[in-house]
Amino acid sequence: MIRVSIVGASGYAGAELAGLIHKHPEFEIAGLYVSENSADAYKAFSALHGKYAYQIDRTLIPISESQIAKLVPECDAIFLCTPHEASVEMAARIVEAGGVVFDLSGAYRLSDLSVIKEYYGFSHKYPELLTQAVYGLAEWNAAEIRQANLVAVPGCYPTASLSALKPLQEAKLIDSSVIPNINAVSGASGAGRSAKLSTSFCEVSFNPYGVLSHRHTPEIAEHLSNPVIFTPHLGNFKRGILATITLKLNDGTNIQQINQAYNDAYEGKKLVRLRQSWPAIQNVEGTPFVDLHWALDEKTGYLIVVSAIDNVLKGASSQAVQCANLRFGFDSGRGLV
Ligand SMILES: NC(=O)C1=CN([C@@H]2O[C@H](COP(=O)(O)OP(=O)(O)OC[C@H]3O[C@@H](n4cnc5c(N)ncnc54)[C@H](OP(=O)(O)O)[C@@H]3O)[C@@H](O)[C@H]2O)C=CC1
Ligand SMILES: CC(=O)N[C@@H](CCC(=O)OP(=O)(O)O)C(=O)O
Repeated sequence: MIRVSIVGASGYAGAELAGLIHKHPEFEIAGLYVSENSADAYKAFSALHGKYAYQIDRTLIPISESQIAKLVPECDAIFLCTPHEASVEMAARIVEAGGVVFDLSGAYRLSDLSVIKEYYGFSHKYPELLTQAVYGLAEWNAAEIRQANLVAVPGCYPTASLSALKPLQEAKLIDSSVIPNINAVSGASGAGRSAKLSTSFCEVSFNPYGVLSHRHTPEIAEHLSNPVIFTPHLGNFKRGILATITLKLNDGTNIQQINQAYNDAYEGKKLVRLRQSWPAIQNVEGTPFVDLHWALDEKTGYLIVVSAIDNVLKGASSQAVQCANLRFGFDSGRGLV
């Protein structure tokens, strides 16, 4: 069995990941961790996440960033389900100690230091490690993930957006003179478990946020190699992302070329479902799938693509498991489907 530790296991992504690892036929939990001064230190994991009662009998152990390397000899891999700045430091220490790390935060997803400073608000301390990190978009970077010691698991909106756009970009069908426009809505779990006014029950409505300034704009653009306009919305539901993407295709592109691009990109990729009807959050909630469907307006040459995922699963934890599957020599979907 591959033994894994999860740091940030009290949070939404970490808890879901613990559930996936618990059920996985090849992996087992070595330890579940929270921060040094966590209010949840030494609590039972299942006392916080009751759906795992009598399933995962573990205590949440506090660990400091400076002590993180001591986990390396105790397990085969460490998942960081922690805030960005905490991940910057911990991932560096784990790699330095010879460990394998899957970071679910945004700490190692971008390559340009000035863009990181602009969108994340801090100066990245380990630029050389940024060049070693592999972007864990599992359907696209499998060969690199298999060799990586640091995998930067993509953000939730970028997973939904890139899954929809990359087949068209690879097939060179996108008219580069018109910037693709992504409108996406996420359930409130995307903002994490800790109490915040903006995600409290009476405040959550259905509204745009981070307009023209969200950190996922440069993440999508970098890994698509094309600029995008991205507008996230907070929805009044718990989980799931629906992204509606409008883009202009090169003149003369027909529906057969588009269908071919998606079929070529995702043939044999079980976790991407090319649907015959419009995706809906209820069809992906609680699943590791990306659902895609598209329609071409032949009059204008514009294409609408809709993508749906569960933000905590394909947008975080289950994609992290896909990456770990690849890294340790298993099929990408092992233990997930
Ligand atoms: N929720 C989602 O849909 C997605 C989340 N992500 C990313 O995954 C990561 C986790 O997100 P999410 O689960 O939503 O966040 P939560 O706020 O729900 O959980 C964060 C976890 O990190 C722990 N933590 C905080 N600071 C530290 C630290 N310095 N050292 C160790 N543990 C720490 C927290 O526990 P405590 O503070 O008690 O120590 C908690 O367990 C984030 O980087 C997020 O951006 C990515 C994609 C989607
Ligand atoms: C609804 C909501 O607030 N969603 C989060 C995205 C969560 C995610 O994917 O996160 P990271 O890039 O931080 O890992 C946000 O917009 O910040």
